[in-house]
Amino acid sequence: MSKHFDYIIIGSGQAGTPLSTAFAKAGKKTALIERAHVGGCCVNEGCTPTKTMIASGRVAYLARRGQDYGVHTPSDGIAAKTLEGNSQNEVSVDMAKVRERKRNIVTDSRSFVDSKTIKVKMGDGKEETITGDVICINTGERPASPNLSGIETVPKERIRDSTSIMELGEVPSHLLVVGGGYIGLEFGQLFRRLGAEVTIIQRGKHLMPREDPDITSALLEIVREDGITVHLEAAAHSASYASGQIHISIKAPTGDLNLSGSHILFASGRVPNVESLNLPAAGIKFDGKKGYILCNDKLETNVPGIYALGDVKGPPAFTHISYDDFRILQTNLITNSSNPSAKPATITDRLVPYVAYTDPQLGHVGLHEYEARTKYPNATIKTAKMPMNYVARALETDESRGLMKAVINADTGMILGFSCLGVEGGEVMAIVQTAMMGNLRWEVLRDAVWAHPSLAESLNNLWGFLE
Ligand SMILES: Cc1cc2nc3c(=O)[nH]c(=O)nc-3n(C[C@H](O)[C@H](O)[C@H](O)COP(=O)(O)OP(=O)(O)OC[C@H]3O[C@@H](n4cnc5c(N)ncnc54)[C@H](O)[C@@H]3O)c2cc1C
Ligand SMILES: NC(=O)c1ccc[n+]([C@@H]2O[C@H](COP(=O)([O-])OP(=O)(O)OC[C@H]3O[C@@H](n4cnc5c(N)ncnc54)[C@H](O)[C@@H]3O)[C@@H](O)[C@H]2O)c1
Repeated sequence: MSKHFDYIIIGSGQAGTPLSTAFAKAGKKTALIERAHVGGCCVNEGCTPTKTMIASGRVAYLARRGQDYGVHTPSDGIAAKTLEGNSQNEVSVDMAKVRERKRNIVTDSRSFVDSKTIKVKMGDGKEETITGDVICINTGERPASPNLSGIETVPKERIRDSTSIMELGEVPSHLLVVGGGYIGLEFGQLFRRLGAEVTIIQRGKHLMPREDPDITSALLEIVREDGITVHLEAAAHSASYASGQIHISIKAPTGDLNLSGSHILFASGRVPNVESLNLPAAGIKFDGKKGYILCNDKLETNVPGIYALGDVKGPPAFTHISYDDFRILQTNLITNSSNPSAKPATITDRLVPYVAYTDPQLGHVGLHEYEARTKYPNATIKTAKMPMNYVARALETDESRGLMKAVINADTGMILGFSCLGVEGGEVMAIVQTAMMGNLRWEVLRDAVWAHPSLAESLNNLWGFLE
């Protein structure tokens, strides 16, 4: 005899967890099914632990730069060397301690039987069948498997993904990173700062290829200046292991190259967790190539009563997007449940901000220049680009790498998109996001009185670069 619920949520990601609480508070009998950790990727393997480790990397970076600020480190006898004029202010990294900080901050099988019934394997191995009137799928994604001929010859402990790399107890001597997106860049720069040699192999023409090329070129310059080797338009095609080293062959524009390293990080994208759900049994449609569950702007799948939230429905894959998906279902299924004529909440025209936690950060909101020109072919699209070394606050803190860029519709004065590759770029981006949410014209930011010296006051001068 199966148990019946009003609502079943599969996966306790950034949407599923608050949604289960909201349903329960609304007096609904709710089941939340989670196969690993409550809270999902963000708090267990994603945002929270990575940003904790990145904070350690930043401390190592600033400690090495102590001399730029006239500060010498007296511990471990290093100051003596520094004062003797050693230009490389040495810093040692205790990787076990870095990992412990990460661990401290983070303190099978289930499937559809039909569109209302789910088989759940419990922790003790027993199976239960449950049914629900409404089913919400929030199962997220996982790292794509390494796809490189010969990789099976490399010892497993040397092959890492975004989760297992955070469990290293020592700094790799040379980290080879396959993929130059968010994960490749955040970890690549982190391990460079912790003391590893780092080589990034990126298949695309640019790092983070969804960004405008002027932004990615500046980012490339920054990571190269940090001592990271980057190969663009480079495809890794085979791997082998000999003499304690991983060897990989890549095809690059300059010809075939052989690279060696101690560890390899696969950061070439993520794939949705759908296989164990048995979607065909419920008749749920999914994208045949990548596996993402297909849904409309109200997050409804093709099967009535079944919804998809978060990464499992395809990009953009961010914590705050998954959380907004929760708000949409909360509005439509709870708040508006007794008012069928209320306007439903949807994801249409949702403003999407995000921050890559490189240093400096890359914050972005809205449209990129290429997207604005495609979306509004008849509008006068203008851009304003200002190097961060025009920003007084960035100069004072000696962190003036990068640039900011706004994209506007000059016919309406509306800001269409904004990027800030710069110190606290995510926070500067959020100021412009707020202006976009309030439909403020760009001149309002130009003419605002911002406190001096703040990063915000750069929004007075940026517009002098409009063209
Ligand atoms: C290294 C890394 C860093 C990141 N950093 C950021 C960042 O700084 N900012 C940001 O916005 N985003 C970041 N992200 C992305 C972010 O983590 C995700 O977009 C976010 O977690 C949203 O995921 P979700 O709600 O779709 O599901 P998830 O958080 O992925 O949760 C899905 C849950 O479903 C469970 N599950 C899967 N299959 C089943 C099943 N069959 N039955 C039961 N349970 C199942 C999983 O165990 C998991 O707990 C990062 C991701 C990674 C990997
Ligand atoms: N700060 C953040 O918000 C943050 C941080 C980490 C991850 N995330 C989310 O997680 C998602 C996944 O991150 P990701 O970095 O794995 O994916 P990604 O899609 O951002 O980047 C993967 C990169 O790998 C390259 N690539 C793919 N196959 C390759 C190959 N064989 N050889 C060389 N390069 C190859 C692609 O060209 C791409 O640029 C992101 O898109 C993002 O939504 C967000």
